[in-house]
Amino acid sequence: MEPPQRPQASLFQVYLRLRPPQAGNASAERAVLVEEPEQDNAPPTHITLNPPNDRRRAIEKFAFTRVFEEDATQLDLFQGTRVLPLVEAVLAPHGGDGTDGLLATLGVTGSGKTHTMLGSRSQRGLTQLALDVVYRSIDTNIVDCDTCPTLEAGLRSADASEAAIYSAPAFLENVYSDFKGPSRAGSRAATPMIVRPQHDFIRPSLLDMCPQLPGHFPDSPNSVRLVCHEDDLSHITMLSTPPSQRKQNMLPLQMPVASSRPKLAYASPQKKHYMSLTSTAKSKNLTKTPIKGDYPPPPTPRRQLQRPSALPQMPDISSIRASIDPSAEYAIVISMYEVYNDRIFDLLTPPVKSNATKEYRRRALLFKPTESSPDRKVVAGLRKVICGNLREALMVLEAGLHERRVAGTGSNSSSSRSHGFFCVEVKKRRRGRTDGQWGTSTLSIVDLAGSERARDAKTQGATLAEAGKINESLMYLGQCLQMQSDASSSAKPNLVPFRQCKLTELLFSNSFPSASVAQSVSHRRAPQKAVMIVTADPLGDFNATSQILRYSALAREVTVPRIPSITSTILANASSTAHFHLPEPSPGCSSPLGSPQSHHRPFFQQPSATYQRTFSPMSDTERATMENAAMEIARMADMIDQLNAELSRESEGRMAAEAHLLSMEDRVVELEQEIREECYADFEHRLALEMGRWKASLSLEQERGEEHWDRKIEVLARSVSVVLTAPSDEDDVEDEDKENVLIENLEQENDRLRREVAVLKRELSSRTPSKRAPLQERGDVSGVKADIPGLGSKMEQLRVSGSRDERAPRVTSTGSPTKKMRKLPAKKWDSIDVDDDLL
Ligand SMILES: Nc1ncnc2c1ncn2[C@@H]1O[C@H](COP(=O)(O)OP(=O)(O)OP(=O)(O)O)[C@@H](O)[C@H]1O
Repeated sequence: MEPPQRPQASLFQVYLRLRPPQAGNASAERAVLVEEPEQDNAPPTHITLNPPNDRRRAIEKFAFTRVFEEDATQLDLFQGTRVLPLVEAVLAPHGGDGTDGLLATLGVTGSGKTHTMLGSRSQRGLTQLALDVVYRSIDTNIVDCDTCPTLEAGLRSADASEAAIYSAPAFLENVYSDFKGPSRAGSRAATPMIVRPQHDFIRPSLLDMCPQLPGHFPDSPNSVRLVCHEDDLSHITMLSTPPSQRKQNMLPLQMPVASSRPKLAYASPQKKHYMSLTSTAKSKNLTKTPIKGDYPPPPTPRRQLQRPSALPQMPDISSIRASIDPSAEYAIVISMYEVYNDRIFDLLTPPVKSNATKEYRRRALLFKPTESSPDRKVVAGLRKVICGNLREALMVLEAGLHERRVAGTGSNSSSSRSHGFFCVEVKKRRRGRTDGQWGTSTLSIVDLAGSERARDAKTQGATLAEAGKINESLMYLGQCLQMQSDASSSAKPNLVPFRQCKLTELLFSNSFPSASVAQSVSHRRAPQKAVMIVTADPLGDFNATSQILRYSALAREVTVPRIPSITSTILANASSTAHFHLPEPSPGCSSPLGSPQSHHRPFFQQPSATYQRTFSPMSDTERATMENAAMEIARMADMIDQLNAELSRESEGRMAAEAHLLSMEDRVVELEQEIREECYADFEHRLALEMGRWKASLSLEQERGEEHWDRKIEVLARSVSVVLTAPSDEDDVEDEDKENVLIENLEQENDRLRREVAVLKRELSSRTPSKRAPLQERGDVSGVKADIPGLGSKMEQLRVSGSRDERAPRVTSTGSPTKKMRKLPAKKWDSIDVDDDLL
């Protein structure tokens, strides 16, 4: 049978990876069986899903681009899923802009998605391997931030997503310190690594590392297992076979990963399951005990992380290179974000402390068109890091993973609670053109959260609500995948409803060609190349696995192979007396009784079974009755199947609705929190304004009050001064001053007049007596003389008491009792009187 080719319209290549059995689960009934490939040496492409202990349920067959069995290594996956062509498409070796690539995993919780994408503490995942290839390939064409100071500014101006762009040294300095404390468990489990030394795809370097050893691994001859040792990740023990099957005479090897000094040690002879947890994983499980009501820790400020001393080096892909454009220079910009409860959060930006709740929270980002990207939605406002080499990129990856939400559940001790996106932006421009525009293409690596059943995962509270949201988004993703494969199998174009949630929007919005509205058709972007790796546990929950496979498989066929058991019973009872031939099933119908079956996208040959029963002779009527009964039973069996199918559809719908409800409740709680925070901030703002206003009016009021009291006091003082007979000392002084000035003026006037009188006298004495006329008759002197008595009376009026101690009231010439009178020295006035008399 030919493996199914990727249909033209299909948006994803879909691969299936089966995980090895988990410890303690080996005896469970295996539901997934891998079909033998029709051609020798061809990789398997089909699986059969057998319902356990339920003879009435249909057997389903699924087709994938390729199926990887339990013993497949990370390297097998890297090579078999064609990650290299994805990387090459992004690097655009033939010039021009690259094509975006998407590599994602989908599966039930605990089926090995994170293991596949991000690896474990002892082996690398597809993310690290893809990064390794990218950096190795552009090694001589990468631009260095240190030697090109304008690089950062150039990349910043070329970015269309309103991102904050940093250089890796600046970013890492901020995140990592030389912390000397014990290392913390990361977001991934320490996983035993299974390596097949004799495999078509294994590179010589790996074969060198894993010499062929005696032993047997399930379904895979000559397999070895590498187990990392507690507290020493630099060493791994190579076990020739699973411990459960290991014989006493087998010699485990211990090999250095980071250090070159080899160590030899004997593994414990104790019998262990071959997938039993390593000691590191055990300790991790102890510290992160699942389960009931295990809430994810609230986001905290990013502590300074411990710089990872040794990152896993295996598998080695040093000989693999992707083709690049030799005339171009490249820069790599990395960003990471997660989709949690249908909202996007940056994993490279530390959370900020909320004023209202005093908790550390992240700000959700928007997936939207921006000013520089009007035709294409982008995640706006991310923090991006320019990484000049593989080590920097891996450190940034580790920092981002540290921030990702992970929780222990009943199904997985470190279960991803969000869909993680790791984006490698490849910036490219013509070599040597420092002012040239950077073109961008992105390789997005996505580790989806796993679908889970609350009953199995034993989740509660927030973790349960998260699960609802995860299941809901995966259901939308499933719908999109089904639509795309339906579209590819029928001529009718089918619209993929990818705008239903953030996850599908992010995964599918680049799947269709887009042309910039502002630019010509030559700037049309090619749709992304996408690879989906579906992970499944063959011994896992049948319903969950079947649901995921149904969503994701490129083709599916349903067969109802058996006569319902009740029919067999009736026929068996009748067989003692009757012999007859049931009609053969019509071609294309798998039911022995000719009942119609529904087939989805058939690609398998129908089983051409002949169902014959032999009965002893019976009458025609009996035979007809039996036939009718059998037909009726078959019809009813069909009906039951249809009802069952309907029931399972309804249950799925109910589950989705419940999940939606849970997530809505969660959203409501979040909204309430946000509204509370906003109200609190608004209230504080208003309160501050009101306080300011109140203080201002208070001080104004105080001033007014003071003025008012001043005026009152003045009025009171005035009235008191009127009432009081004795004036105050101050008034006295003031009045005295005024009077003294007046007196002085008068004295000066007096002097002047006296001088005039003297002049006139002299003039008079120099005249002859006959010419002397009495002064009274002269007009020039008469005015002066007339004034003198008036002046005297004026002076009399102003006569005040000269002594300050005289407090007793005196009656002045005008009769006023209020003023003290000052007594002027009398001699001047007396002398004037004398002078006057003289005159
Ligand atoms: N192919 C594999 N080989 C060895 N170990 C594996 C494999 N797949 C998964 N495991 C181990 O199984 C455990 C669960 O795997 P993992 O965390 O990758 O599951 P997951 O699908 O990402 O789960 P979730 O959706 O809950 O995050 C881990 O300890 C992992 O190392």
